[in-house]
Amino acid sequence: MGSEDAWMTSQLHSLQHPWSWNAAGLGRALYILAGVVFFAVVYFEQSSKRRERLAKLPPGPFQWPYLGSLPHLFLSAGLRSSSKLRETVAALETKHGPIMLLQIADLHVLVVSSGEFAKQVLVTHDAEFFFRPRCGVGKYLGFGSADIAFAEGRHHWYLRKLCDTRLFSSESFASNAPIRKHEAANMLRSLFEASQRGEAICVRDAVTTFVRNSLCGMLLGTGHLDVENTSLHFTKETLTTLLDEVVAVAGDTTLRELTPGLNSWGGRDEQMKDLHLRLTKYFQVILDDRSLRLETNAEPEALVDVLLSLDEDQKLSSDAIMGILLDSLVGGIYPITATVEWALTELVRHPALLERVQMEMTEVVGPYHIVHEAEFSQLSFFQAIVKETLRLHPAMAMSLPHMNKVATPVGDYEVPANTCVVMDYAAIGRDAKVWPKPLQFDPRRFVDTDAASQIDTFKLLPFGYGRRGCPGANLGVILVQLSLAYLVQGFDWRPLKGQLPHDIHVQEAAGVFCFRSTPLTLRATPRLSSTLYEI
Ligand code: HEM
Repeated sequence: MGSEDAWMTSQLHSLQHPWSWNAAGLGRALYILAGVVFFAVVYFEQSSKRRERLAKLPPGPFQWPYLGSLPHLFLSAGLRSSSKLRETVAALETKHGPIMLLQIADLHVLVVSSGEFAKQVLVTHDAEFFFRPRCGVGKYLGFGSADIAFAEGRHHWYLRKLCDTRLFSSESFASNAPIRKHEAANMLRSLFEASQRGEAICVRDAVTTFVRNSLCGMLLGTGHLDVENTSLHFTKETLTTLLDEVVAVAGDTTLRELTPGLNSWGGRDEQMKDLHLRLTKYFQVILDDRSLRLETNAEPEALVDVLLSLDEDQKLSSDAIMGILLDSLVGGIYPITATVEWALTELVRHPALLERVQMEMTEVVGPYHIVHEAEFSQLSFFQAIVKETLRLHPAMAMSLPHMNKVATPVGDYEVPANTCVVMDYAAIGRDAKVWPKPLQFDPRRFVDTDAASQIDTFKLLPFGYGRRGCPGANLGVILVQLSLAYLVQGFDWRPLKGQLPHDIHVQEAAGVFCFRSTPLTLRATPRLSSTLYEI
């Protein structure tokens, strides 16, 4: 090759080289560009899907990545205060509206505070929102979710059927009427004696004793009011102590309990495990005793006997029976007592209402006998007082948590799967769009027929609704009416010396059941002839 060829070759090389380099570079650049475009498309698609999904989520406070609304809740409620958590949630409802989504780490919590949205959850999508979140309360205090409140599926359906047909049926009410009448008369007599001694009356204690004895008599048999057993260290107070502990530990829901990862700290599970063992030991004594009685061919007398003598193919486990007993005692004693205490609180704050209901009692019942259950239907103002109390002071301000297993539409929103849903029953009863002057205790709203006829179920939900609605509602109402009727017919109620009616406060305590923050203590003066207080 001559020097010219060599020059040509080197020129060609110098021309070809950049070209071949450029071609490979361009290929690579195009490849990268395609990748970038692909990821951009995916990213935009994802984020528009996310925006679309977020647009469908119910409103709520700002959600931080992963932590969600936790920092916000933590700053206002702290990790360990259940009362502040409730206050914070109520304040957020006012800001974000009647359906609000909170996120606590990876847990979604939906708070529903209007009748309209509650109807969507409890009627339209009852089947989807019927589940309960898995939690220590269900595991230990719900006897492995074998009780009514934490059971799911067929087992829950079967227990609810038992409630309707056997436990809380009208036949069961009728056959148990003498037990509650006897206990109401006991309450009347002991209040009469205390009033004669000039003692101040703790209304909560008196009503708790009445409800506890009535329910224990009905559920466990009158012989089991107080299981005293020295070898097992059971005293007369053991049952009350156990039940109080259940209510305290179940109601102590704080941010720490709700936050995944933090909820195992603090020993709450250990406390519930220990309580579960003590409850099992207590109920086992009763089950053994009742089983022995039934084996000697005794007729079923109490509701626990009904549960123990079910046919072989319908038999319940001991866990299920103990769970039903615990649910009924806790689910009955505390909300009934809280309701009666609130009713009397409001009557003493409003002496004209107390006078009006006592006049009605005198007109309908007269002064010669203590009111009978059959007379309640004629006492329209008295009934209005009970309804107004359940509206303004529902004993369960918030529902137990419901949960959905699949994403579920509610109104225009989409509630993600596995969301914990709570209905704010107190907010529903105090909704200013539905109830004029909602914070005023005014039973007349239930007796003025025009307004009263427009009150539908979803304006007032003190017992919940649907598959998870309260199975003991009828029994609850009867026991509230019975104890309140005896109290207002039997006595004039006044604040303690030195107090005026409006010194009687209406502050609420935190917890599963919404009690007055302090027990109501009053002076009672008998209104009837002394012979009527004797039993
Ligand atoms: C004034 C009295 C009562 C009130 C205000 C009341 C209120 C409620 C409320 C609001 C619920 C929850 C509904 C929900 O989660 O959405 C409930 C559930 C329940 N209540 Fe009552 N209740 C009362 C009396 C009773 C009585 C007397 C019993 C039994 C003897 C009882 C047993 C239960 C049970 C077992 C559940 C759970 C139902 C389930 O999950 O299927 N309650 N109650």
